Amino acid sequence: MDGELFPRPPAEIAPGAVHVPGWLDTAAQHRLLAACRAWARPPAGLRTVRMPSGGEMSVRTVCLGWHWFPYGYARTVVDGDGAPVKPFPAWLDDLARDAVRAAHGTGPGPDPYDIALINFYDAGARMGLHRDSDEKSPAPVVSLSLGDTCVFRFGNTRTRTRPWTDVELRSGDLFVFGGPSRLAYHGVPRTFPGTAPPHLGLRGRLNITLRVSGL
Ligand SMILES: O=C(O)CCC(=O)C(=O)O
Ligand SMILES: [Fe+2]
Repeated sequence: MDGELFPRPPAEIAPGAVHVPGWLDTAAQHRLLAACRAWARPPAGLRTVRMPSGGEMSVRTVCLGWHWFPYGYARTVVDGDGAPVKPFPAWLDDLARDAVRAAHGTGPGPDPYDIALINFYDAGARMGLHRDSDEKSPAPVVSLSLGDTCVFRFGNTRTRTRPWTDVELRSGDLFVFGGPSRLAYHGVPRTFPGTAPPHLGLRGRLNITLRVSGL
């Protein structure tokens, strides 16, 4: 939270959905960004996801551990270059567990975190309201943000419509949603291009979600 006039305290946005501003310090953001750059390289690198409707997602995505495609998980990039998905490193499981403890005060269950979805948002990219429902485990989803600030819209479990809460996610912020909010609709209606901290050297926004597959 360096340099902020008003500190942003952690906030429970909905039951089990907690925003922890500035959770990753500068060094941790640099380490995670360097890892994302390596993961984005082919094979099984950053790709554009084509939806069954024929449209393309505006974010570009790379997966670790399990490859997400609409709508399921595979061990190879079945809708891309066909390469085996990159492994999910143990340090990301440690990071996810620390994140859940920071947000909820208690750790997640014993099953290891084994999926990372890394989304890259350029200036025009956004993500419509959806649920993360292709996992079989109820373990909380851990979301980490790097680069440009965005509006993260966190809704309810019943409908894609209001009520929802708009939260500003900035570089280094953590958001964890589990428990009664695990299957809440959420999305990113916009980012704010040019707001990434200059020291990071990232143009755009990266979001990393860590999940337990239960597969
Ligand atoms: O970019 C974000 O903050 C959210 C990403 C997301 O909802 C997802 O990857 O399922
Ligand atoms: Fe999501």
